[in-house]
Amino acid sequence: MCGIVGIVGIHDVAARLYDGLTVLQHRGQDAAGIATSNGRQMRVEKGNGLVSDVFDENSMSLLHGNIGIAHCRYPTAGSEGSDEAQPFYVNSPYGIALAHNGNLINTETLRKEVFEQDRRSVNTQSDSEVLLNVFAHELAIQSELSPEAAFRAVEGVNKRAKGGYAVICMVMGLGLVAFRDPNAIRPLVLGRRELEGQFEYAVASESVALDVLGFERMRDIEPGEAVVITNDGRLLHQHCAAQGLMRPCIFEYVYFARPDSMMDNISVHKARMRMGVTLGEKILRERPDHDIDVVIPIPDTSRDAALEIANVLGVKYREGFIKNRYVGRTFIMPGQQERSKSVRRKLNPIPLEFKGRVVLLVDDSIVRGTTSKQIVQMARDAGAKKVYLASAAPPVRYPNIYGIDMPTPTELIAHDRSEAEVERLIGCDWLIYQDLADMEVAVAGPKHPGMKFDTSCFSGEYVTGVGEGYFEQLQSQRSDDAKTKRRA
Ligand SMILES: O=P(O)(O)OC[C@H]1O[C@H](OP(=O)(O)OP(=O)(O)O)[C@H](O)[C@@H]1O
Ligand SMILES: NC(=O)CC[C@H](N)C(=O)O
Ligand SMILES: [Mg+2]
Repeated sequence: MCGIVGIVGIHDVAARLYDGLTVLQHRGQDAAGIATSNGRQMRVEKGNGLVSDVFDENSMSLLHGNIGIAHCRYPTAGSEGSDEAQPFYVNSPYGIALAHNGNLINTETLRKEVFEQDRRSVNTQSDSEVLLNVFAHELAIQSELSPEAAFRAVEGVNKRAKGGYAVICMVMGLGLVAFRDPNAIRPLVLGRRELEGQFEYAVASESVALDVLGFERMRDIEPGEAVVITNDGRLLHQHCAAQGLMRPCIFEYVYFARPDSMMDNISVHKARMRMGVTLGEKILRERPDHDIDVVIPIPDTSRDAALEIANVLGVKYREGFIKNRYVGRTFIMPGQQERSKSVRRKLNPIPLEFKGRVVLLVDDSIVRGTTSKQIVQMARDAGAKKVYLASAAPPVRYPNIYGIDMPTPTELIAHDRSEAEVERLIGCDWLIYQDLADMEVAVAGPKHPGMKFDTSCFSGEYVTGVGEGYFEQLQSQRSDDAKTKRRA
């Protein structure tokens, strides 16, 4: 998953884009970039690493202008190389920079079309660079440069692109153009701020970026909708796709997003708490005579759910693992070796919370099983009498193809396995998963009853449909083995 943010301000925006990116860092740790424009010139600075590694005083001083976009990357396509860091730039028509969160599932068809029909060249393996060229072509065939022309261009993109995409483009001579795919799989939120009698606007993956930058959250961008914010601060919006089914990615609520974000009018924090309540109730139903002494979260993301499970069970909640705050999120690291090593470096037990106790460990999700296998052993080594494990999400059994890098079913611990088999592999005394239906109800909450989500990695149902051979092709390009070979 990547983080994107764009601002049309009254004064220079580079420093604020940098701050916005640091708040979205949990969405991508591999690369970061900022593009700004002062109306005459566009400048892009980007590279591999955390936001704080990529930018220094020198690079920031080059980013002039009151309009800009920024990106932090967690790759789902192409390579991890710095040439695939975003924003991408094309100089025709007008000069356009683009930041994309998501993943296209018809990239190869589009790549061919872009070259053969649109007569444009794409330099990298990135799906986002292909997307930029599709948008650029659709804008180039309009007869003028205007918000209406930009809306027609987005309509063209929505007809051709398939997959998950939340996009912010900066177009020289026009301003920002932001849009969300017809199923609204990837998140995008709009905010504004009054300054010197005018409005500044910002668009971001998560509302937390708006909060920190002092913008008030106005609303989420709707499925298939585009928003144009002109250089002179006018805000226009239009639906640019045939009515699609709204299916925001449920994994944002499970793991990806920060708990202090609101997404599609749902508080991520509250969604996680409700997942804890329903899972706690399931534990009570299935194991009414449980002997749990203490509930211990696996930091960070599971905390909200774990606290509620403890409340429902009526047992103590204890922080038994301390997280090294200087190690990033392990799940979004690119290779299995690095992910595996990081768990031990990142989490360390406090033995007195485990010694002689029956503990229920809680995680938000079990994907490859990297974390839970090691953590269960660490709890035993710390003296736990018995170790149970609860996952606030159901078993992850299918690839995610809309912007989360889990492309290979065989790398998922629950793929083609029963819960009992996963329990054995992880080595816990018993394992309990949330039910999918419960999770959907919990995330939707009382204010959005019946709301549906993209749950493909749990259910195997893909709202966009998937072309023949796509999964095989994805696996051959993006499995851990393929990535290791490419890096070598
Ligand atoms: O089964 P796995 O493949 O290990 O993936 C699932 C784990 O990875 C994530 O943690 P991560 O360390 O990325 O981030 P967090 O600190 O936000 O929990 C998630 O919260 C689970 O703990
Ligand atoms: N996680 C994402 O949103 C990735 C964006 C894009 N597909 C890339 O690989 O750069
Ligand atoms: Mg975790």
